[in-house]
Amino acid sequence: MSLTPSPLERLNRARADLRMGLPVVLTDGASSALVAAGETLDAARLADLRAIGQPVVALTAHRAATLKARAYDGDIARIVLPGDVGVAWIEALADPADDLTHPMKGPLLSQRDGPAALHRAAIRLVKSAQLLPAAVMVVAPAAADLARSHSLTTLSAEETNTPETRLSPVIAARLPMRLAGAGRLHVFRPQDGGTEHYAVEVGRPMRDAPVLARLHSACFTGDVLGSLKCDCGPQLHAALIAMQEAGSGVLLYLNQEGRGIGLANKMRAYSLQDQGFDTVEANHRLGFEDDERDFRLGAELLKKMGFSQVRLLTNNPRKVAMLQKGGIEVTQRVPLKVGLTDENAAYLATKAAKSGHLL
Ligand SMILES: Nc1nc2c(ncn2[C@@H]2O[C@H](COP(=O)(O)OP(=O)(O)OP(=O)(O)O)[C@@H](O)[C@H]2O)c(=O)[nH]1
Ligand SMILES: [Zn+2]
Repeated sequence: MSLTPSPLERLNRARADLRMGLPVVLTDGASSALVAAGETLDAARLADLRAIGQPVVALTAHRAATLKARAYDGDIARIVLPGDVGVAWIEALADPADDLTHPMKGPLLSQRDGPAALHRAAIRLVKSAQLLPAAVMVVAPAAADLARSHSLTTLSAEETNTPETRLSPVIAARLPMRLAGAGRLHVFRPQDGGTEHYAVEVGRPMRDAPVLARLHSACFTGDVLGSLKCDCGPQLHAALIAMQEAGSGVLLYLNQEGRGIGLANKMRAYSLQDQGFDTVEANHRLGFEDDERDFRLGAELLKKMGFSQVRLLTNNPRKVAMLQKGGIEVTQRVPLKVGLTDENAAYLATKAAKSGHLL
């Protein structure tokens, strides 16, 4: 029946539940688990989870390496929750903010036996909710029944894989811009009800010739506040100016703040950078990959707007590769080198050395 939530709707519901601190249930046919995000779980719910079974905290191998915990499952570690610790202990496991001032007391006991598929799915889910990648889990046959009796959102492990986003146009309206002149702003809404993304059309770009294009990931600090720690603000402005000079262009403004980890986690990364870690190390200490963006979005949006060929303003070869893979022909890569400051020189050098950006 159409009133039954679809897997995509349950996925987005699960993200909201975890952000509120409400556990969800993951199943994979063989077993089921109650899952809560380490960052939002409160003491009462932790006590309830303990009453059902032995909790473990799933972490990524990146975070486990910082904590010197064994990751027997390759990309995932399962840390057995000691009986005498509370939510503050879980928070310290999840959040590296105090790693240097208050190193965790070990040793941490990693679970070795049993499958880790549900734990891997749980990490995928909390990451996609833009929470720290740490999930408190109790694997128990009772989980499925508890989901029914307590109206908890249930997902299969398979359903935690974010499908290619389908975007629907919501509205477009005329927008005159100081740097780019006449244009139109289009708003697109993903089918799963998640964050909206925008496309700025400068002038009247033709659909049958390569368009000057930019895929810009949101950077509140750089784009809005003029932060000197990155080059995003100057890149945004330079792209708009280049489009006006070229007569037309299209700028996709993708709401993938912090290379997909969200503003809260990006600020956690900034706080680690103030302790001396570079941009990539900071992401890893938090448990993330250095880039968590889903670049399938860009190709989908361009196609939706009728573009098939672009001259792409970027220094990031991954953006070129992902667009080509998504069916958009990149006829030319146009470098976008602006905004170098004393504050961001090391950041840009790290991106070149570790993330393949072209200097
Ligand atoms: N996690 C994290 N994200 C950052 C940091 N500094 C900037 N960002 C984010 O990095 C992204 C930069 O996006 P873009 O400028 O579109 O991408 P890029 O990969 O640098 O590629 P080009 O600018 O096209 O060459 C934005 O989402 C910023 O919010 C940081 O230190 N840590
Ligand atoms: Zn930035």
